Amino acid sequence: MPPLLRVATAGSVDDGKSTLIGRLLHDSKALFTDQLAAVERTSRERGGDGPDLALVTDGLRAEREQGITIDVAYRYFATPARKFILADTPGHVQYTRNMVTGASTADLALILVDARKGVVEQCRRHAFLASLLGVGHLVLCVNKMDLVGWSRERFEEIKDDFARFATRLDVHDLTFVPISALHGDNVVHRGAAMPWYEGPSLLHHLEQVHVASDRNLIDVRLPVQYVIRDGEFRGYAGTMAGGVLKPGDEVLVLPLGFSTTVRAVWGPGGTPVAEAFPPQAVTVELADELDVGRGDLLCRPGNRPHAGSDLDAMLCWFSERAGLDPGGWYLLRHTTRETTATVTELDYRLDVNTLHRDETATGLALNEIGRARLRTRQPLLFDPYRRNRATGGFVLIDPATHDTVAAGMITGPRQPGAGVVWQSAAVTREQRPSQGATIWLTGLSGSGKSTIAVELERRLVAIGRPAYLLDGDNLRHGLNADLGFTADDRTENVRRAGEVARLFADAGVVAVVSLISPYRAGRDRVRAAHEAAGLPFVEVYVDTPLEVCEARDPKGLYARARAGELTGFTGIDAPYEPPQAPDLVLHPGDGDPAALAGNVLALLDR
Ligand SMILES: Nc1ncnc2c1ncn2[C@@H]1O[C@H](COP(=O)(O)OS(=O)(=O)O)[C@@H](OP(=O)(O)O)[C@H]1O
Ligand SMILES: Nc1ncnc2c1ncn2[C@@H]1O[C@H](COP(=O)(O)OP(=O)(O)O)[C@@H](O)[C@H]1O
Repeated sequence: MPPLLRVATAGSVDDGKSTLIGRLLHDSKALFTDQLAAVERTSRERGGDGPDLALVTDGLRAEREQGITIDVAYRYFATPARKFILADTPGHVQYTRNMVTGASTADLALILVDARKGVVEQCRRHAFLASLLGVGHLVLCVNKMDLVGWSRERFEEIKDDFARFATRLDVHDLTFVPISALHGDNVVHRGAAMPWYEGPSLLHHLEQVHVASDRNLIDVRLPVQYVIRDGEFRGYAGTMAGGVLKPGDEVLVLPLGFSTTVRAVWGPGGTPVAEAFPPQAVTVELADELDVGRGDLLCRPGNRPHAGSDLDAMLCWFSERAGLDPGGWYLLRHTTRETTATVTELDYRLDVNTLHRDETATGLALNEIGRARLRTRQPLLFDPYRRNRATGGFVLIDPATHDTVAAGMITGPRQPGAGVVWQSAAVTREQRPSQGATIWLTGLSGSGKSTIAVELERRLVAIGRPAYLLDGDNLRHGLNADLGFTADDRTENVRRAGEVARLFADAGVVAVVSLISPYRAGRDRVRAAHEAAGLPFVEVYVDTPLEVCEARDPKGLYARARAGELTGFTGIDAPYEPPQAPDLVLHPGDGDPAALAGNVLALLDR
């Protein structure tokens, strides 16, 4: 069965959210209990496969204990195909806090729009927040299709409008479903009113969507929550925040940096486990007796988080009582540590509707979002939020009132900021000896990208045109050696390759890129960056059917994926989103690699 899916829903009441949720639960005859308590009980019984006790939620849970109302309602339901946790986040005045609470642990965000009104400001805000909170999958439900005469044109119009906005967001999977929550069309069952819609119903999509590879199983991170002492026994308990940890693994204990090996790993209830991964709660026994305490972190020797007191973060401001006061001190809660921190500088405030950055802003008020520089009293062990939500997220607490005033998403260690300016070159593009461009080959593994790309580079160089091959496999040996195959890593892989290609193109070289690049949004961002710089970008879709790629299997990877030895393999159990408007589509039947390369060159010349 696919893993539990955590869904955050957003949209205003008028858009029909309650009706939709009711419809989903009713028509799917789902078993549901309407209480978080049940979710928590289940997650305990099942050993941690329940809601993440993630940081932000923790902070807010602490608030609830102090008697402040939390508006987010969690509903737990299941169909024969999958289990779901639905976080219903009201869109009223505290919408940012509610979204952060509901979406910071969500795999997918479901955003409703009213087909009559289209993409309104609220919808853009929710989509932006979902992307900021690292929710990689977005579903835009265009509701009330019955009130627009089930119009395909209206649906397409809304879809285009939103897709344009979404290219500026960090979302790698965007799905549109036209529905009528009131009549039930396309919610659980397809219904007969929109025969032109060929996609799955909403529930079917939710049952099928692949999220396992979004989890970070690469960077081992175990923040120690507490130490269990029992006679000679020392166990370190915590919730796995990343990676896979096994008995026998060499680990580093940070911040001191001692290395040792894992003797045993225990699951909830004291049963030994062979492997621990997020979001399991585990206790680890180490081979050596070391001074390890709460707030320390276990990781692998070759893969450490950042350590430092100066960091850049996006801040979402929640407090109705007081705005952000740069220079003031706050309590900062990050993984299992608490320290004090100050905001040394606000880089900009973001207009969530237009994504415009206001660099003149001096503070943040309720629901405002901005990028800030922080200094912490004690160093933190952190990762960028986009790489790891648990080690990249924090909350700020007002020490006087104990209100949670903000959630933070770390973007990285402090970057050179205000002092860094764009250095203009003395050479114009026209003065360079050749005109650059990027040829971007996308397609499944084994589709023929590399073979065609090699041929392209060879022919370009042969005619005296500077060209350089940027092959995904090769980049992963150097520039991208720190990246794996999670959705986030692939997105970063594509971003970096795109940046390098753009530099080559700017330098007058034809960059020939061969990368699976499975997400449409990522490829579109690279295109946009080229277009913004006035550089030609040619997207070539190597459209070889999966069966053919699998029969070729040049590296034996499909066989390994089918045997379950490789997980998250594109086309097998990880998604590939074909381009919607590629500049060229190559079919294997159209000729041998040399002929196909010829087609690409002909296009480049035009
Ligand atoms: N899980 C999984 N999924 C897909 N591919 C995998 C995976 N694991 C390893 N490989 C090998 O890595 C090559 C793809 O790397 P890319 O950098 O092109 O991938 S991506 O664009 O980031 O998706 C790909 O090479 P090509 O066959 O040349 O495409 C594979 O050889
Ligand atoms: N028309 C074709 N175009 C490209 N490759 C082809 C074609 N027909 C067969 N092949 C073979 O398919 C395989 C594709 O592998 P490769 O180029 O490494 O793919 P990718 O880089 O997309 O993973 C190679 O063994 C290549 O010889």
